[in-house]
Amino acid sequence: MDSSKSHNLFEVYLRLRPPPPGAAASERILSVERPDERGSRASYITLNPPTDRRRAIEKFAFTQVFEEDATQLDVFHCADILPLVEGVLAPHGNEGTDAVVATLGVTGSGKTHTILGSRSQRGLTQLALDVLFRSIGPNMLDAMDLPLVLESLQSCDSSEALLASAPYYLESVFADPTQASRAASRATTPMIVRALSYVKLTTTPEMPPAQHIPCTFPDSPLHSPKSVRLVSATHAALRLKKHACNNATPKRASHKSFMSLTAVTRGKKNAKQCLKGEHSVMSPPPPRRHLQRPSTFPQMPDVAGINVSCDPSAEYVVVISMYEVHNDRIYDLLNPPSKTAASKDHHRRRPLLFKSTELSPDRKVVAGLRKVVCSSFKDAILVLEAGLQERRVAGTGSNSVSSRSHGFFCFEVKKRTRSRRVGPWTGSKLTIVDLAGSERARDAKTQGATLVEAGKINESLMYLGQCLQTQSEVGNSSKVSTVALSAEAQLTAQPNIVPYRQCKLTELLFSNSFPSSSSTNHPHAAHRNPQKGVMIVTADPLGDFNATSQILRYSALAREVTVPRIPSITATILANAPQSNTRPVSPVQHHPRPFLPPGSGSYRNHTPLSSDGRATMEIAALEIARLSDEMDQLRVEVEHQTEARMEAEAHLLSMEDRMLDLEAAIRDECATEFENRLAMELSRFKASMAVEQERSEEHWDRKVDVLERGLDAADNIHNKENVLVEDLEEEVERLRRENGVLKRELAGRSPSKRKPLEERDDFVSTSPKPEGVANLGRRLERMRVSNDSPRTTSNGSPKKVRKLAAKRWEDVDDLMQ
Ligand SMILES: Nc1ncnc2c1ncn2[C@@H]1O[C@H](COP(=O)(O)OP(=O)(O)OP(=O)(O)O)[C@@H](O)[C@H]1O
Repeated sequence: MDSSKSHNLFEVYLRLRPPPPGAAASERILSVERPDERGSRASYITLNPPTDRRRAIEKFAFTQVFEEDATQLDVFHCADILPLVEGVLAPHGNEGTDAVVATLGVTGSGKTHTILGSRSQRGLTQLALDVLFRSIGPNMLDAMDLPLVLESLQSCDSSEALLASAPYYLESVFADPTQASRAASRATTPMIVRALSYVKLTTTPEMPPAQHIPCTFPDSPLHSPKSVRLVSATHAALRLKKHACNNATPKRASHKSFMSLTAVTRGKKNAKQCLKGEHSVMSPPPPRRHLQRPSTFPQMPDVAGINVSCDPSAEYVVVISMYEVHNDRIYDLLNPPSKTAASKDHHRRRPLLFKSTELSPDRKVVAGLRKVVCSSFKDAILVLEAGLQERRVAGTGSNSVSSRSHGFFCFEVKKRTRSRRVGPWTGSKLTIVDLAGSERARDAKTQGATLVEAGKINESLMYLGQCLQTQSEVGNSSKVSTVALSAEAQLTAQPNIVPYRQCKLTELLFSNSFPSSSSTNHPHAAHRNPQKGVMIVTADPLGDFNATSQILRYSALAREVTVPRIPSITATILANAPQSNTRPVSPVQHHPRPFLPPGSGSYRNHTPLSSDGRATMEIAALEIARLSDEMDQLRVEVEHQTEARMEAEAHLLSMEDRMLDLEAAIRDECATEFENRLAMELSRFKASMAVEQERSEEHWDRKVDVLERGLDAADNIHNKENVLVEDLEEEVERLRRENGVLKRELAGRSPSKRKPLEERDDFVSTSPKPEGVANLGRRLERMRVSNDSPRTTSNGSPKKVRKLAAKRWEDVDDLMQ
């Protein structure tokens, strides 16, 4: 079994996690084989089945095994992450090499700890980023120039991405830094710090030795950035760039509103966009999220002074994108979920496609991601933190912060030559992958959606296992093959063999591992080196035997199985027989050998059996041995069946999940359709209501007109009547007075002496003269006529008017009497 570095698609390392503090001592399921030669690294482990299980002892080979005391920096150095970083930087002016670093293991075995670290320790991601930015050093593009290069970066991006500059993105994502809090997304882990003999700290002449503690922000007060707005400095500088930006922003940037904007407003708009660092045509602003901006990050291990070479004639930027594979779908971590049409409270994330694009005909890419362009380590770490906040994690029975998706963190290093005429952007990508862990529902105590997730995770890991197994089989067989294939020929042969197209995870991990065969079909497609891969398998030596052995079987570069010779009952019998009678056993032979029941002590204490009895016993013993062998085979068969059942269950769960997804999508579609129809009907109803209302308003206007005219006429008549009534009342009053005088006179004189009133001197008439009575008669006649038709007035009902008229007639009757 040779585990030396090979032409495998992935170098596979094994890392053993230390026991959690205060964990009860339990039996180790594996042991690390010490190398014979001094100084060479351990690369084999032996998996020991628990004593109650009669299983084969398996030995696995890895590129290297990191034992429990290995630090993050040990893993960083020994897993050869530095050469990968250098390959991405392409120091010799060539194309560069993509790299993938991934972790694989049972849940809770330390994958996330290795990749992302904890609150006190940095993971491989932060270490790789730190070295990357340190190595680029002064060749990094100035932060103030980021908005100016967005357009050119966008135009050469093959994944139809939406680009934003880091300051703008971070401002939209994080809340006011005055409410800064510590990063809370990682678990606390005790830190192991050891002196490293193999770490060669280098400082290049052009790079000053680091003055500050790595991972603190140099431009903010150490440990107390609460009063500092981290983006403000950049923005102030950007403001100075406003004018230059106005001139430099390509005309296409204002294309959309060209018709509606004057030259002045267009200029203002461009300047605003420049300040924001936002590409106006293709990149809509990221929705505001207001996460808590972390103030400090872990600072250890320290990689100050460690750097690799970069291309001195080039200028660089680092473009970050992050996505996760959840239930076999790809979701952007830097683009938060948007509200659905069906429910404004429900946030739905749009899955992205992994496909070939116009600029990438020979390779598939995740299309439509949001990418953030960074020029400083500080910004890159904040972008990483923002993406991690979107990642799906859940507490399970096996791990309190368990990753429920496979997280992909991509760092594209873009570079272009720095001469008078700047060249086009080229670049390579470092992808760091934190895989979700395989788990058993029984141990993890998952249910509902988390159980479905677990089914999907297990299924994708099973496919990944198949790919890794195939690669190691291909690698091993090619080693012993008499027909020597060139390394390249082996690799080109592999796409057809490695079954990586079965799920999104394996497609994403493996599809860039092969030389682009279709570059011949696409003469303009750039030739790309196959990516380099590092897989760090994590295992808990005190963990579950079955789960760990399954992962190791999938991932090891080589495996050696030793089936222990289980002593059969016959052998036991013979071993207990006296030496003089021992003979080789054959099923067809009868052995003149005394049978000693196990544990029966010495031969002398037993009475020898007859030869017939002995033969029967031996036949029985052979039968028992045969049966026990059969049982062994059956046990192996049961194990296979159990595995197949688990896979089928996982498949079933994934199908259920797909159905749920489909149902949700159909529901969404129906809801959207319903909403559209409802909106249409509503607008139609509103339009007809408006017409109807207009019509009825017109109708009522006409009626009111008629009424008003009628009321005016009635008012006139009423006024005339009032005058008449007043006259009459006066007349009645006068007549009453006259009547009173006459009555008094009549009472005082005899009838013969009476003079007519008109002839008397003491009667002063205020009435109209003789024709007054005739007038009065005429007036009364008129009143009768007008009272014949009752009328409504503006201030009285017909009833009231009739009452008044009746009263007047009474008065007149009184008068006439
Ligand atoms: N090498 C290590 N040193 C110290 N602590 C560790 C180490 N590896 C893992 N741990 C601790 O073990 C716990 C579980 O680790 P981690 O979350 O990384 O597991 P995981 O494999 O990513 O699990 P999952 O697949 O469920 O996400 C954490 O508290 C972590 O800090």
